[in-house]
Amino acid sequence: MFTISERNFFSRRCVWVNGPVIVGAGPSGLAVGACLREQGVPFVILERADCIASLWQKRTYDRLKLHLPKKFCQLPKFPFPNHYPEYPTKRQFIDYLESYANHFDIKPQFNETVESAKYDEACKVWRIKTVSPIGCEVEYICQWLVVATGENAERVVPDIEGLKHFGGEVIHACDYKSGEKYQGKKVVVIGCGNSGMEVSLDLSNHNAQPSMVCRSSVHVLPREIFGKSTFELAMFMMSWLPLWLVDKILLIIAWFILGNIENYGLKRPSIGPLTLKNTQGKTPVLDIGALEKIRSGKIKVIPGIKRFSCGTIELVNGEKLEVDSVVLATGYCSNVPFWLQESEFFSKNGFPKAQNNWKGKSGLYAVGFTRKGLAGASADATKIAQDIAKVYKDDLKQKKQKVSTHRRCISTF
Ligand SMILES: Cc1cc2nc3c(=O)[nH]c(=O)nc-3n(C[C@H](O)[C@H](O)[C@H](O)COP(=O)(O)OP(=O)(O)OC[C@H]3O[C@@H](n4cnc5c(N)ncnc54)[C@H](O)[C@@H]3O)c2cc1C
Ligand SMILES: NC(=O)C1=CN([C@@H]2O[C@H](COP(=O)(O)OP(=O)(O)OC[C@H]3O[C@@H](n4cnc5c(N)ncnc54)[C@H](OP(=O)(O)O)[C@@H]3O)[C@@H](O)[C@H]2O)C=CC1
Ligand SMILES: O=C(O)C(=O)Cc1c[nH]c2ccccc12
Repeated sequence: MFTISERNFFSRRCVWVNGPVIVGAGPSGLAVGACLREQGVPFVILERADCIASLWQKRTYDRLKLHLPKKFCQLPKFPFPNHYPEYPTKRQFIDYLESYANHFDIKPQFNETVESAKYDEACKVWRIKTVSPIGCEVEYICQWLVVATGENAERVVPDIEGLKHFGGEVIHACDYKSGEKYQGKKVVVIGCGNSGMEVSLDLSNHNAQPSMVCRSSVHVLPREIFGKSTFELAMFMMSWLPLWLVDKILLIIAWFILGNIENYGLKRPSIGPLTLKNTQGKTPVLDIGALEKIRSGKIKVIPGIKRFSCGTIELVNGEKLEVDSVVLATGYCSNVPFWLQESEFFSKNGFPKAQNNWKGKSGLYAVGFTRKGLAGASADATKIAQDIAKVYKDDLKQKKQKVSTHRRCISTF
């Protein structure tokens, strides 16, 4: 054991990085790293977890599969293996990301949580402070900062009356692995986004009794339409038609395939699914079987929760339910406002203020915040690496010129 003064004596370091610092080793950070590597620009990736893609490795359930076709989920310059199925499993996606990192020789600094980042106007550099679980502190100094901490960095835990007195197990969807241990149990899943739907489906497949809270509204679309991905069809239509019309077409097709979901207690939002995703970031549910379970009564849909009390839940309609466990499928949020001391580019919600924006001032960049999933992250990464590489290479040229003029000067004397 060290004393505090001993520990601090050799646990504070300052590191100058020749090139950008990337915060986060998820798909977005790895994609920027790969594109920079191709351009010959050195970089450092800082990651709070002890592995790459920690969201996928540590905070998702066992049976998760990508719900967009693989061609929309691969990262730049390194496709999925040919034998991968149209919708790769979580394991396959993680294996792909591991080989992606190996292929581009990306070695993040693990166990380093960025606690603050600030632009030093006087020195024209970014100062990024990290802390490790054993208390080591490092300050990285660099010219470019790439924020790749993701749209899903932190869990959202709602403050519902009496939740603390519930007494039974309460977990967030990011800690849910499988329905195996819930057999025969009454489980309330709060939230009806993709997580809520898929957790409820998994619980039902394991013979638990899930009730899913749908307090407002949700768009449910079939994952495929006549064997073709709905997402792909939507992307295709969007290149020809206005968004509102694509939304209308999707809703009509969804009605034909899924029927009127309002018959099952699921209200549809008044705004169309893609417009809602674009304006409020709310992802439509791509159904992989939960709706059939709802139709057959194996997943019960319930309205909002009024309050919890010991072992029971009171709903807004006055109904009371006896419950064994609760899964909070209440979503995620960005953590950028907690560590980035900057308010011009990022807004208070941790997303860039202007939609689709990947470039700020003074060498600040954001990758993976355009609410366009992995395809959006790949597009950002390519643009960011090109932008940084241009300045990096110009700087390098200038430095070389300075050296050679300097040398010439010496030789003439
Ligand atoms: C269950 C689930 C399924 C999904 N499925 C799909 C899909 O099929 N297709 C699709 O396109 N998108 C999907 N998404 C969207 C998802 O956002 C992307 O797949 C992808 O993970 C985004 O990558 P990212 O690198 O931007 O963020 P993340 O994967 O969240 O990676 C961010 C990394 O930053 C690290 N980090 C955060 N804060 C700090 C800090 N302060 N210091 C250091 N490190 C930090 C985190 O530990 C993490 O490793 C899904 C999301 C979820 C939650
Ligand atoms: N297979 C896949 O690829 C999967 C992908 N994902 C993706 O991960 C991301 C996150 O999805 P998800 O985790 O579902 O989060 P979402 O943000 O999409 O959904 C959160 C849900 O929780 C509800 N909610 C929040 N607070 C409360 C509350 N206090 N009481 C009742 N309900 C509440 C919301 O309702 P309201 O709308 O009323 O606020 C909403 O229904 C999405 O982009 C999604 O597409 C997730 C799972 C699987
Ligand atoms: O799966 C996710 O969370 C995504 O963000 C992927 C995605 C981006 N745009 C969409 C539109 C409809 C469904 C999923 C997505």
